[in-house]
Amino acid sequence: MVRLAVTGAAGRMGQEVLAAAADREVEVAFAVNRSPVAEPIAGVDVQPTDEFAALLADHQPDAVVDFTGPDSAVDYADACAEIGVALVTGTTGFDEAGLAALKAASESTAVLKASNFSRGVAALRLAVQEATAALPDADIELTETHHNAKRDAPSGTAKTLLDDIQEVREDLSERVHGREGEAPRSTDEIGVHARRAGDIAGKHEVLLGGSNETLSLTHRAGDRSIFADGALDAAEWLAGREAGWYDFFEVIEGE
Ligand SMILES: NC(=O)C1=CN([C@@H]2O[C@H](COP(=O)(O)OP(=O)(O)OC[C@H]3O[C@@H](n4cnc5c(N)ncnc54)[C@H](OP(=O)(O)O)[C@@H]3O)[C@@H](O)[C@H]2O)C=CC1
Ligand SMILES: O=C(O)C1=N[C@H](C(=O)O)C[C@H](O)C1
Repeated sequence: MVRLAVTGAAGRMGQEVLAAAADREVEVAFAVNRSPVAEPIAGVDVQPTDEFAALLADHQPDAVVDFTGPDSAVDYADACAEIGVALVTGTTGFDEAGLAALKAASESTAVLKASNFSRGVAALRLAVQEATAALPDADIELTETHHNAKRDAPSGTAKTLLDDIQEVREDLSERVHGREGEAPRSTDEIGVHARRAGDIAGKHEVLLGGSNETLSLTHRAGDRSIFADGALDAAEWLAGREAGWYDFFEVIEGE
């Protein structure tokens, strides 16, 4: 049985991961949270984040599952790299320095980063790549919609989809975030729109517009269990692997 540690345990995703771990009988060696947590979550006592490095050394879990923020994710990655514990991170909103730090950690331990652990989004990515190649003249607009507490915009998934699109359509060099006033569309842009409302778990739509036809590819997350399940699948797959940089497609293809 794989033994995991969970960071951000009291966050929306941390709680979901602990609930999913209890459902599938994954052992949680320890869990941490920045703010104090009085009651156990899904039967797991939650320790202060300050104790993460010491807990990691004491418990030596097979992998850490992290959904927190970009700065803390880098700190957790450094601690994992220090003693060779695998890291699965779903955290989004990294800047270039943060990404570089995660990649540096992957030289010493196995790191799997995914902006979205839903299998539906993995399928959406493939569909978007195909549609983009099949409609080389289409105007492309991406819209993502999330709950009102999301910190980063556009979403990590949106950025991943934009990278996928730009890999196929090198002519689409400009990401235009919203439009206002006199803002005619040029042929080299991808429009990017981020909406925040209520408790929406996550929706991503890629719209490809041509002459007399449009194609819309949309993924809607019903709830966060899909992300937690995908992250636990990734942690089970990653445990015991050598140092390196891994992605969620490798988990799906490896099944
Ligand atoms: N890849 C995927 O499939 C998914 C990725 N995400 C991403 O996961 C991340 C977390 O999302 P969500 O659970 O909704 O966010 P929440 O705000 O609900 O939870 C964030 C958690 O991280 C902790 N945290 C935040 N900043 C720090 C810090 N500097 N040091 C230590 N702990 C910190 C918070 O602690 P405290 O309780 O003290 O505030 C909290 O426990 C986001 O980046 C989000 O985009 C979300 C869903 C799916
Ligand atoms: O913050 C969220 O909630 C989500 N974040 C991820 C992202 O930024 O893409 C994944 C999912 O859409 C939910």
